[in-house]
Amino acid sequence: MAPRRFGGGRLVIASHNPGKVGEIATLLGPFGADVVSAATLGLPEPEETGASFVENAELKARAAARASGLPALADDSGLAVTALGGAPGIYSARWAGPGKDFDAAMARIHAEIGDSADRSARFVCVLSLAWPDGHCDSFEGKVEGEIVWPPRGARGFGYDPIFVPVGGAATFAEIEPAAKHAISHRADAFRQLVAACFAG
Ligand SMILES: O=c1nc[nH]c2c1ncn2[C@H]1C[C@H](O)[C@@H](COP(=O)(O)OP(=O)(O)OP(=O)(O)O)O1
Ligand SMILES: [Mg+2]
Repeated sequence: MAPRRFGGGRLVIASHNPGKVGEIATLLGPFGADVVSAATLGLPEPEETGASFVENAELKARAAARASGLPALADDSGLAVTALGGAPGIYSARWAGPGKDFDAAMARIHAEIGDSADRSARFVCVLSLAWPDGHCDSFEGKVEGEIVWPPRGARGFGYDPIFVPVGGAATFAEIEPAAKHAISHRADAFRQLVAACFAG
């Protein structure tokens, strides 16, 4: 099915992660959307029962669009570490537990990589734009990099302090937000979303 165009008006950001909501609001800035977050609308946080990033992004976007009667943009993302067979992947949020303890989750990644020579990893992001009738368009972005230890930097969120993108020396938590937006998995997916659903 052809992608459906968003022509303006209210748009729900179907995420309960303030780090993501801030980044998505920044990326949406130039497109004149009147954004409101799922948390602001009091929408429930659906259980992420999907087996892939795209399944989880679509279930979050569809649940918010149905509940609000508005188009809704969801993000399912995570860090895939090569030496761990792609883990934590779709379980990236769950590795931090209900207390969102990313210091512990980063330490677990460091411990499980051990002395493996391969420190490569990628951040993956699927953005899904869903409509109240169930129509949904999805776009996947990624950024390649490597895991460093110890964690460095105070910007960003989640696993940013241990991720250095290919060609860089600083972690995603050390660079300016604009520098992260120039290369991130989320910005990559967003460029595809814009080309298909916003431009023209
Ligand atoms: O740019 C990023 N920089 C650092 N860490 C990141 C990034 N992008 C995703 N991540 C990690 C942390 C996040 O918690 C998990 C996504 O899990 P994910 O289920 O998609 O999001 P979530 O549960 O935090 O919020 P929600 O589902 O309400 O959108 O991957
Ligand atoms: Mg989640």
